[in-house]
Amino acid sequence: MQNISFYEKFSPLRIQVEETPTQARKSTDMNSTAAINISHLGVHYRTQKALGDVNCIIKSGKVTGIFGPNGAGKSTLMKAILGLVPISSGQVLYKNQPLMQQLDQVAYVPQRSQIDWNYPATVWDVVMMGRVRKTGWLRSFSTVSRQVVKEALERVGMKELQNRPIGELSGGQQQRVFLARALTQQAEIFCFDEPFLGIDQKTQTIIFEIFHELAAENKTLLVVNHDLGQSTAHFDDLILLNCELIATGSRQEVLTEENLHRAYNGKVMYFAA
Ligand SMILES: Nc1ncnc2c1ncn2[C@@H]1O[C@H](COP(=O)(O)OP(=O)(O)OP(=O)(O)O)[C@@H](O)[C@H]1O
Repeated sequence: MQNISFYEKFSPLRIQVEETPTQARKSTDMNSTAAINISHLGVHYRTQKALGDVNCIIKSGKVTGIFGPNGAGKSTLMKAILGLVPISSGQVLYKNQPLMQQLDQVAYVPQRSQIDWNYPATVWDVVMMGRVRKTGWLRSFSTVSRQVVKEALERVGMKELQNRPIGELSGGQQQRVFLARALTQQAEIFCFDEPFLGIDQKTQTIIFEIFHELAAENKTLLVVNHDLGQSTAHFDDLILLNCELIATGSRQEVLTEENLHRAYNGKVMYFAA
């Protein structure tokens, strides 16, 4: 058990961070290797610097969280890695080749707020869309694809709701559907932007279980998360940002008083309990 408590200047908060059960952590350092190498990455929006000179590695076989305060550049870092925003400097390599040339290896789930939930599609349709890259739009979906979709829906506990319009689901259910869609892509790299925002505890538990199963399969998981609370314990490695890289490494290495003070401009204080 690791006890960490945080005191926020405007909203006093004491948090006990518990280690996840050992059985949920099948990933080991033995099979973890640097999958993604980020060097000197910078992003500007017009003249405003959003990120400057970020250098870090993201390992396979680990669940890596991108943390930092509002506006720290967390989503920007993920989008820059995926080529969704132009970078002003640096490069992103996956297995020593530009990741941009290997985007077929990536499954990306954007923030829920960026998705049009009025789109007239059922849960099944949305998850099947994950297969398009493998099968193409014009080809009818194969028996294999249908089986992959069925298994993904079962894995996230959404099989019973497969015929429901996506817009009629709760936030947590929608997030699970998008996780299922990502699973059907059978990718090597999984990127999630704020998957835990406004979802129920059951969904959070399911998502973290699947994250750790994927890590145990030596997949690479990158997750933007703004909640510096109990869920932090589910991450193996962290990237802590505040418009620049504050710290990166294992959760224990990154969550120090000095790093948190620098990242949150003194608005979060850290006490080892
Ligand atoms: N498309 C854009 N055009 C201009 N500025 C942007 C754009 N997207 C983000 N920014 C700015 O870049 C900075 C980083 O934004 P980003 O969304 O990456 O931060 P974040 O850490 O993900 O924040 P949050 O936790 O609030 O989602 C912010 O100052 C933001 O206003």
